[in-house]
Amino acid sequence: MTREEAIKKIIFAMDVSEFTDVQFWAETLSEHVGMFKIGKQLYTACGPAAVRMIQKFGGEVFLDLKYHDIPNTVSKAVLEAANLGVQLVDVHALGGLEMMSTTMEALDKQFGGGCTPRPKVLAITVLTSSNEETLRAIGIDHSVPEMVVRLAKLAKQAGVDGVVASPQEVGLIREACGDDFLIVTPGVRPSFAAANDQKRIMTPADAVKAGANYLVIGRPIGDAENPVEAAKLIVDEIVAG
Ligand SMILES: O=c1ccn([C@@H]2O[C@H](COP(=O)(O)O)[C@@H](O)[C@H]2O)c(=O)[nH]1
Repeated sequence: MTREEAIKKIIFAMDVSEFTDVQFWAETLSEHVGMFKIGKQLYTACGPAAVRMIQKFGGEVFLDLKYHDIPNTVSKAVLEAANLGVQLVDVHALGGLEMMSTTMEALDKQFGGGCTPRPKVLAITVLTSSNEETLRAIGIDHSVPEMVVRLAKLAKQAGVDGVVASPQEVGLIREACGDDFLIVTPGVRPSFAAANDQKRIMTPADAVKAGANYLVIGRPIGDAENPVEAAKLIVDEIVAG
């Protein structure tokens, strides 16, 4: 894999609150990552202005708000995300088949003409900070891999473009959902970084080897003493792997 291909696979999780930080990261990392992820923290603090700031610097955006609500509410929220011109947006697969299929139908209706590309929709399976104990505590008696595959298949049935899962489950998802299904993996930890609150982790090189389309990486870059150097080291690890 070339350095350019490795860079395109990295989505930087811009987990910040200050609007001035958005410009800083968009400028600083524009040549070192392929996309920027805006999650609940940044969107709650700065709203659509954060999306526009990244776009102003030519960056692509994954709007990671993990919508989980009744079908009408989620489908309308995803249409608003699409109106912002983001490349990726996500919903919780636990919201169910009707929630996901209503959303995909609404998107297809709005973007049916095909003039503007619609964002790809991802479904969250089991959060990478969860393990079997977490699932048991909320009344789910299946193993993590079983739940991930079950939710991935449900998402595919609903017409969703792909899933968010740990790199540890990429092989099983590929087997169940095929090569055209997008797999985006947080829970990625390069050799130099701490796991933090992530429970199902893998290195960037192993995640790519397993077949992940994108790797979401936040703190190993954002909290590093030299973030550009950290991003370059991650690219090195992927290329060497
Ligand atoms: O299962 C999931 C889904 C989303 N995330 C998000 O990814 C980043 C990971 O950040 P790190 O600092 O690299 O741990 C973060 O924004 C999460 O909200 C996830 O970790 N796991």
